[in-house]
Amino acid sequence: MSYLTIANVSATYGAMTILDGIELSIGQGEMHILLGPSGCGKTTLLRSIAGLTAPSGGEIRLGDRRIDNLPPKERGIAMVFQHYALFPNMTVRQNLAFGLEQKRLSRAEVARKVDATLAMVALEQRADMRPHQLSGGQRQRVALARALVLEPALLLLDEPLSALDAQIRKRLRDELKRIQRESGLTSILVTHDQDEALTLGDRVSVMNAGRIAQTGTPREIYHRPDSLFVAGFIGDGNLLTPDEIERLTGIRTSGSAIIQPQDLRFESVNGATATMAPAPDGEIHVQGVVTDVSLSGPTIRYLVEAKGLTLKVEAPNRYDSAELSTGTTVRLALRKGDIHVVPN
Ligand SMILES: Nc1ncnc2c1ncn2[C@@H]1O[C@H](COP(=O)(O)OP(=O)(O)OP(=O)(O)O)[C@@H](O)[C@H]1O
Repeated sequence: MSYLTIANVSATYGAMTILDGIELSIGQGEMHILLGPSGCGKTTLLRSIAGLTAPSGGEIRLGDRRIDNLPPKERGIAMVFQHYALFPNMTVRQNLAFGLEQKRLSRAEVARKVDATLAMVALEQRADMRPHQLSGGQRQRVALARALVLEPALLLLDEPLSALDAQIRKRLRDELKRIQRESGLTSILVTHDQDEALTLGDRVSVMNAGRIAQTGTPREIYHRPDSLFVAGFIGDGNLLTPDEIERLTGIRTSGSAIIQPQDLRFESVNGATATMAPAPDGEIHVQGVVTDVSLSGPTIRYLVEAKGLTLKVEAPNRYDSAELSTGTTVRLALRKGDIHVVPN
């Protein structure tokens, strides 16, 4: 059942249409990701939900209330931005308590909620420090805690991790997922980082030029993109035209198709069989030559020239697996079922 319902929401700046009839339903407790290229309207949609931007049309409902005609304060929504806006002269504890004190809760109640939230974000040890004594990642956790402590009906996160360096970002991403699950808070997170979207999201909406191109689970978005835009934006797959697919595999498809790099397998190398497994039925074999090799953490990425096409191929980067050098002749194997035709 839909908890947040966005119906035909549009927004304009002057003569420019920024959001064009957005339709979106989000379930209670869901972590929903808005993903898309710069300028596609992600932040404008988030601000429209929060009440910081007035949509030019449409309706937004949260629970059983219509909220698009309410002032921001009455919507029960908390927002965390890319750059934490903490009070610099207050301690962590005071930063968290501030919003609760505004609501005129008793001192005991404020202390109880602040302590519980500090424990949730693992900052009990930092309660009496001021923001300048904390790392970037810790400060962003305080910003998150300050939103959580208010127990909002909806949490909006606008690129909350993008100002952090890669390592902290990854750690905080895992932590954010845990905190969101534990708190059960319905959340919408904006990002232009597809790894972040696919790791964090229960469902993901890919936006393009003020519209939602596709909404689905991370697996659906990754394996079954339903447009060339989503196929091109997500992952790093081999997106081929029908003519190219036919040249490569002998199969005629009804439209362009995507083949993921990890679905192409080295079947033989320099004429010698590379795998012990027998070739299953319905496998297609293609001869090619390795033209580029690069290591990418857990995978080795190859470019293989085959039938005049350059294919991306990915293999696990195991310590004991031999890395193929450029110029090596290989035979690639591919299952028919791994050629995914993109509908439009
Ligand atoms: N206050 C404003 N006045 C005029 N145009 C604006 C204003 N705010 C945003 N825009 C325009 O609206 C479009 C969408 O902006 P928005 O910030 O929603 O995009 P975004 O998808 O969040 O992008 P990014 O990932 O770069 O933050 C952009 O073309 C932007 O130039």
